[in-house]
Amino acid sequence: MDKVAVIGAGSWGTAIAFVLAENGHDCLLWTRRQEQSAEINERHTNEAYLPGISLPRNLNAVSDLKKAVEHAEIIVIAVPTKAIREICIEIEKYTEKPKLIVHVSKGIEPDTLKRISEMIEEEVDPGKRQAIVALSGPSHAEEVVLRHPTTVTAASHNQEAAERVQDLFMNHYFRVYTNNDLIGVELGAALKNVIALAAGIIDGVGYGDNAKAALITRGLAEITRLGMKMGANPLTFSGLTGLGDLIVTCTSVHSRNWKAGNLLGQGKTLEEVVSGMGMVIEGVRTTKAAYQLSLQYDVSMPLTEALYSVLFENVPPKEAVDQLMSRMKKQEIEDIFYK
Ligand SMILES: NC(=O)C1=CN([C@@H]2O[C@H](COP(=O)(O)OP(=O)(O)OC[C@H]3O[C@@H](n4cnc5c(N)ncnc54)[C@H](O)[C@@H]3O)[C@@H](O)[C@H]2O)C=CC1
Ligand SMILES: O=C(CO)COP(=O)(O)O
Repeated sequence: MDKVAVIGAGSWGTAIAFVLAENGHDCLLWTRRQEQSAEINERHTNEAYLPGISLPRNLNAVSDLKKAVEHAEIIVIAVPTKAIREICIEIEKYTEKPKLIVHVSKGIEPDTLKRISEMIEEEVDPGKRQAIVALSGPSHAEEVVLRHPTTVTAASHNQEAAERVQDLFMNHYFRVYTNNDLIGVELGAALKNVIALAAGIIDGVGYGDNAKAALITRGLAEITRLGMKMGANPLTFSGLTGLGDLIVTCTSVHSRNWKAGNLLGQGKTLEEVVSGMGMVIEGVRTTKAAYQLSLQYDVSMPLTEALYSVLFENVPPKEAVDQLMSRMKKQEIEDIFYK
């Protein structure tokens, strides 16, 4: 059994630690808040993030990051994208021997346009880390802790490391594949949140299933178009971390990105939505990054552009949809691969 530290005890970090503890690993869950670590250790719950769920008795929490890092051979980072760099700096400080680093976050950093594994590479000295693996796929925490069947992908340039992570997490309700296309997996994971926000808006303004289906398929087309220019394997976007995660995030009541979009579609402001959610809505910052990427790589991403105009330029959602529908006519498939 492995010694693992999960860094971040929000809904996903807790669910991931739940799986590791159930698999019999010696797992320490790190949280910033001492009261939260006491709740996990004494009551075996994390009510703020996973209400009503009993956590495994062998799952322990700490609020001392040094202790968590020193405990582990494998570090699993589960904080929002905006916290990745500061957490990595801390992890590096407490690391002596190089460790395998897994991340389960989904985002792209605006302005630098870096993926999460690239941020980890920049912040953790190569002498303090082994391979980096992204674990990603259609996986809402709320369903994982009910042991509902879930499939994800362990992606890395290092196949041995991806297989180690596959073995670490795999059990009867949590099935893990591997994929060596780290770029495609990380891009799909981040960019689906942009489309999920838009899907929520579509529902919020009262449009129907036709519009949602169009959004998912044309969203996949623009993600694939950008991904191919950035060096991803286009087939990855038809997999769990592309189409799979698009479907779950655009259609699930658990999705925070969908919920946020839904409220925007009903007329709430971005500030109201963000302050009321209490959990991370990765798609907001990722929309900014995706829009910047579309300009940098000169890739047409009309849905991303439309969402950017709603979020950051105060364009009313219905007006943004009207603009999308009145664009010049196109060919469907060639448009995905060649424009
Ligand atoms: N919730 C889910 O079902 C899934 C979430 N993810 C991804 O996992 C990542 C984390 O998401 P959630 O756990 O859902 O978010 P969350 O909002 O439920 O929890 C975030 C956690 O990170 C902590 N945190 C925030 N800023 C921090 C900082 N600067 N330093 C240290 N800790 C900080 C918060 O205190 C909280 O414990 C996101 O990138 C998300 O897209 C991926 C798959 C599923
Ligand atoms: O990535 C997720 C499911 O795969 C979680 O999505 P939300 O952040 O929208 O809840």
